[in-house]
Amino acid sequence: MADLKFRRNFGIAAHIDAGKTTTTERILRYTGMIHRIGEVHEGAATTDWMEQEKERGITITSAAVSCKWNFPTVKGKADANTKEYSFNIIDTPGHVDFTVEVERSMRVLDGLIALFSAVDGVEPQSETVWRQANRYGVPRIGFVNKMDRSGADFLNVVKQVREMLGSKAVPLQLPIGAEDNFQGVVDLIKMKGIIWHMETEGMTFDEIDIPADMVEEAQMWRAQLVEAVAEYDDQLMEKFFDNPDSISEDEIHEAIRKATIDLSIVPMMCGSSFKNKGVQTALDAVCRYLPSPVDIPDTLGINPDTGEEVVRKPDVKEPFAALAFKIMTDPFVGRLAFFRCYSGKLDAGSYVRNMRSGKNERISRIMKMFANKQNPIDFIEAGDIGAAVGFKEIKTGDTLCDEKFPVVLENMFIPEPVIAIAVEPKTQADVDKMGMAIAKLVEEDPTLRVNTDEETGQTILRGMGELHLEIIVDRMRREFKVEVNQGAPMVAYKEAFTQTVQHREVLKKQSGGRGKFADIQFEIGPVDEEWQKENPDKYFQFVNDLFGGSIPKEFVGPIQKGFENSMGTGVLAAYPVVNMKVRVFDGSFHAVDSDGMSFELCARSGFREAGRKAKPVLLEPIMKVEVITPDQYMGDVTGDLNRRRGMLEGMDSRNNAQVIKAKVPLSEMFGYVTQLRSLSSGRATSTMEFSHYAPAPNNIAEEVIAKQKGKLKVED
Ligand SMILES: Nc1nc2c(ncn2[C@@H]2O[C@H](COP(=O)(O)OP(=O)(O)OP(=O)(O)O)[C@@H](O)[C@H]2O)c(=O)[nH]1
Repeated sequence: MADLKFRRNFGIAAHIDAGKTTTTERILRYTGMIHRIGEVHEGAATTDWMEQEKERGITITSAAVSCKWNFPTVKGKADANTKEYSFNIIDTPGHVDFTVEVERSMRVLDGLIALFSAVDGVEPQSETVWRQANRYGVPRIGFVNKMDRSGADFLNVVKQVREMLGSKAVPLQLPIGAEDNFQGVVDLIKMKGIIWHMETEGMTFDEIDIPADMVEEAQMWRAQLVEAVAEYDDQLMEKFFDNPDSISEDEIHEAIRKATIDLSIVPMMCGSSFKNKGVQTALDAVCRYLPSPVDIPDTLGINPDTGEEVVRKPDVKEPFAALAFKIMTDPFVGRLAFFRCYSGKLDAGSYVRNMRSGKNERISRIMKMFANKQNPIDFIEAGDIGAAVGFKEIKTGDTLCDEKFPVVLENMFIPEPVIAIAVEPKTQADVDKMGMAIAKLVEEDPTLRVNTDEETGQTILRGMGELHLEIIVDRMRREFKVEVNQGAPMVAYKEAFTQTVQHREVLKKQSGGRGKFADIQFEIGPVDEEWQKENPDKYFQFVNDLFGGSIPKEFVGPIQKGFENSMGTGVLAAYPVVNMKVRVFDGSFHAVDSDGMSFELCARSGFREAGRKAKPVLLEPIMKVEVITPDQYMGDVTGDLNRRRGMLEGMDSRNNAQVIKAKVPLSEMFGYVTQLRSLSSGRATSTMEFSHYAPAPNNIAEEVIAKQKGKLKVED
């Protein structure tokens, strides 16, 4: 088995345009995977391989690449101590509409390079990425990119990471020169300067003495660095007080490593990927400070048969367990499932159990990924990331394991779609093709939901934002050759009950032969607060309080299913219902006429009848909006946000501009970008991200419901 100490599974994540793809491209060049650097704005970057990514210069789908890096080296050359490190790198999108790509990558990565723009510093998506990394406890290194741009300020970004992200950011470097004249960095551990050569695309560099005018500053920052990490190592602390000069470089590296892995500090580095500076030192830092698969906590899961906790170690001798974190349809090899192998080993051609479907599936091939190209391998071992071909049925978040050792690993958090569009096939020939295309896209993308409006027959797609749905429709057209008419974007409202009511529903049908009979007494209303805290991602709480055989056990499943399936179409305006609790406590059955179907149908009609009494309300998505504007437009921008029912949450200044934060209902945000552009002569910018669902004010709710009813012709 490969020595896992020398493996790094890490991601690159940041706000849009911070330079993730540009940085990944340099990494591929320096690790020898490509021989020519492809620039993002020329549509030539390796990891931006989708048509839409090339055209728009943005990353939409996270791409995985594997490569090797020799470390440590002396002036870039291997010596007796040099080891070959294997990297699995995931380049993630920055746009908030594709945030699930970041989420699922974070779930399976061991470490992260968080990228910042040296000019813009901490931006809204940097905060989101930080939260996601916190959620999965991912240790990270900060890389402040774009040091060549005018206004670049490394130490200011370090300060922002401390103040705005609440992390102990510790500089390991200082920039030499700035903006146009940015040449390299001072390494505060080695106390040397590094200057990269432009003519070799940064492949080679010189080690120099620290420029005379930086010596004092470098000493000050080095002392701060040593002090910051000494806390994490008693011996180092002693030396720090007794004789700081006796502290060796290795001791500092070791202390930084410990503190990074236990999330106490974030080492900060800088460079300019575009100008080929600083990327190699960041890769060295990945080897030095980010965890290997054996440095992270053991993987925990549940044995579904016994309910007991299962611990899996990153060892080939353990039973196989893996998590599928991304499904992609490739035009040549078909359906590819990306997975992280946590324990054991999987051979190509063998079988795995999918714990969700309960089916055993044969893995015909296993691949190492290189963006959209694959290299077949014979097997994959614990601690590695790969892709498998051969699944008949698989979804993002599925656990794959050895059937003799069942385990379900913790799934990932999937954000809720907030925007919807109706789509309609343009011609009869497109009808079937559209169904197939949507099924494939939904399989790939857990934030894309689809339902058919039973009244209008329209297909409704729900997603994370306008851009997300625009890309989906574009993919239908290009990859699946389906032409569709699409409606205007609509808000994805939801419904919730606010009061708990009791109800008795009886279903009785006699239509010659065997009839149907079911009788359910239940309570319906909002979920319990305690339960919600324990199950933050679930919408349906079902309590079985039946006793004495009033309803036989085998009908409880169908009752639950009946209620759960009804939730897709609420009683108010046919929007999905969330946060619903049903407690079934009594009922009766008929020895001949009752069956599962009767109870399911009875639960469905019970839901509609009782739901009307449970005071349903309409919930609307509220967005977190951040606007950056020059001073003179402040008044106009805030006035406009107020008119959009916005709640201002704070103002701040950043790099000579004002930052306005507000919560605004999504329904008021259509066309905002255009409006903002015109009221600020194109100088203000905004970002928007989903925050939460909240009850819509009465007048708004009435309007939405009336409109929806008119459209659906719902009869009361
Ligand atoms: N001046 C300068 N420009 C850079 C640097 N790094 C990236 N860029 C440019 O910034 C733009 C965005 O770079 P990308 O690498 O696409 O950024 P990204 O973070 O991958 O963007 P998304 O994936 O769309 O979020 C491109 O035009 C790059 O050429 C840098 O170090 N200096």
